[in-house]
Amino acid sequence: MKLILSYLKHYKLLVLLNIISVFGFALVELGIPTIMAKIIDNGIATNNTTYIYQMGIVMAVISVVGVLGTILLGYCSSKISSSITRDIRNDIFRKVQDFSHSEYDAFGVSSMITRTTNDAFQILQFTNTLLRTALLTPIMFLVSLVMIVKTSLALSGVLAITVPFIILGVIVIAKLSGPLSETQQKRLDKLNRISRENLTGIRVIRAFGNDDHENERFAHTNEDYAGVSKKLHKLMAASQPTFFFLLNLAIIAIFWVSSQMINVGILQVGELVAFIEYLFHAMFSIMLFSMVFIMYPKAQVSANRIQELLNAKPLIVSPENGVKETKEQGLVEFDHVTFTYPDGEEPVLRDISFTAKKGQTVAFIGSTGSGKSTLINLIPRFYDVTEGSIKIDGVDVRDYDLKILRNKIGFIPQKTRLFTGTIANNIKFGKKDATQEEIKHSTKVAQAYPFIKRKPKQFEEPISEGGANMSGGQKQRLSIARAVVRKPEIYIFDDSFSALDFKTDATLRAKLKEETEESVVLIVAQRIGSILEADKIIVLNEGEVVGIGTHSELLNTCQIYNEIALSQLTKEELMQ
Ligand SMILES: Nc1ncnc2c1ncn2[C@@H]1O[C@H](COP(=O)(O)OP(=O)(O)OP(=O)(O)O)[C@@H](O)[C@H]1O
Repeated sequence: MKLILSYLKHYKLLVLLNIISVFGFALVELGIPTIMAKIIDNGIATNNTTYIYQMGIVMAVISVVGVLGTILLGYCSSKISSSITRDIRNDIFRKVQDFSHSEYDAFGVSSMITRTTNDAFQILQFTNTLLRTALLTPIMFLVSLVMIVKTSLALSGVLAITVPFIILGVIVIAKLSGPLSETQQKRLDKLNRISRENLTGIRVIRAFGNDDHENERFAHTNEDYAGVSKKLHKLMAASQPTFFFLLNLAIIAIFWVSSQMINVGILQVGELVAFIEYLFHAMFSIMLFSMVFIMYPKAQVSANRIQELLNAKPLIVSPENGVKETKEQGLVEFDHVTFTYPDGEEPVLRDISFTAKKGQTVAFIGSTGSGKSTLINLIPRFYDVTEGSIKIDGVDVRDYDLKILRNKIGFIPQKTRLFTGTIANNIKFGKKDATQEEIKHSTKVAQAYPFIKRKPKQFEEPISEGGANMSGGQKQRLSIARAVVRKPEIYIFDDSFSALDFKTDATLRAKLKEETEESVVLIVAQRIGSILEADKIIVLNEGEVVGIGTHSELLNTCQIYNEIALSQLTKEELMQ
């Protein structure tokens, strides 16, 4: 409720209109039975046609007001509920943009998608019902109650017996549906996670012939979700017939009592008609209001999940008055850096120190899992160091304005990611205002130009979701061009040449060398051939630096480097 109220605040005028329209609607619903009773008892019973005409006109006017009220109510409630849901989705999206990698790891991408879509939809449905009924039904119920008692105190006893049963039923349903809704949303998270994993990994699944196993896994999770949804719907389905059963019982009891009252002349037929109408309104109000209660636990679960996301404090934030300018340019320093992942127990990097200067290429090599990617992820602050510090141009990365820090870096990640759009759009991702000439130049450096030229639409060639219509090597070259176009102070290549053939790899490195003379270049590599000419090679083993030097120095001083080199190069290549 807190979440909804905090968003409702922005639509005060519409909420006011909503309240006014509620009164319009209530006026009709409650005014018409009284007029009808008067027409029957004073008009029809006494054959007074003038009275019937007069009251007919009053009834018509009230009906018009009611219709207008109903239309306005529908308009306001739909507009408010869809607007606040849109705001919630926007806020979630903005928040998620600020998340560091730790929050992504903690929430999980699928759960964040479910929260933005399904949970937000639950809020939309609940708010709509709330705005339509929450105010209207108590008014209708109270006024109906007064009219019922006023019409016939004796008949009101029937209502006094029935209402507690209905209220009890509503409470039971609300209590039962809460935990079921929570389980339902969690299972939907799981279902989305499996769908996402399957759809993105379809090639691997097919290649390994795991289709049946995956189908079974999906069917099982789907069954779990359907199971809990069925339980929830059964509960809801049982509530309506039970309510109508109670209402019919009450009406039978009223007819039985009222027929005797009419016989002895203490009740008129018109009063009976009005009484039943009011009774119907009173009971119907309870039923409508009960919908709010029944929907509440489900909306509460969704609101909590959304609030949890909105309240999450990103571990990595831009400091207030972060550094925007530096005197020096082109210096990266690691000073006794130790790092443990937020959910990890052991450090994956221990006491790492080195420097990299403008014009230098520093490469990182080591067995898989030795911490190479982790190390370079600390530079743009995807994670913060646990101990020690990383300085760029003499300033601790944690003291920079985050945007300024990241603007200094051209990052080419291990897993290349292209976005739906065109080749040009994807390169402009590195520099929004890049000219056609700059785009062309960057693709020439990245060795992407030859294949782009062969595409029918060249730079306007569409890129499908995740870059599925590009080969692995083409994707790598485009993501290198995306970094080159911004002419960054620091290039970070995380195993970014792995999908290139040897010839392209060599030409690209030669071109890059010319391009990066004024920058620091950091390269994570698996292939020793890609880093032979690096000014400094840092050998990592189980998170520790076990060697620093040039290729020829390390061959003599670092056994691990020697082993890697021997496993990849011939003796002749090694001697060159
Ligand atoms: N998000 C994460 N949360 C927890 N542990 C992680 C995370 N990412 C990586 N690790 C762990 O940190 C260690 C170093 O991983 P990292 O990816 O840095 O190695 P790497 O040297 O780049 O490996 P590769 O050459 O295979 O890419 C590994 O043991 C890995 O399991």
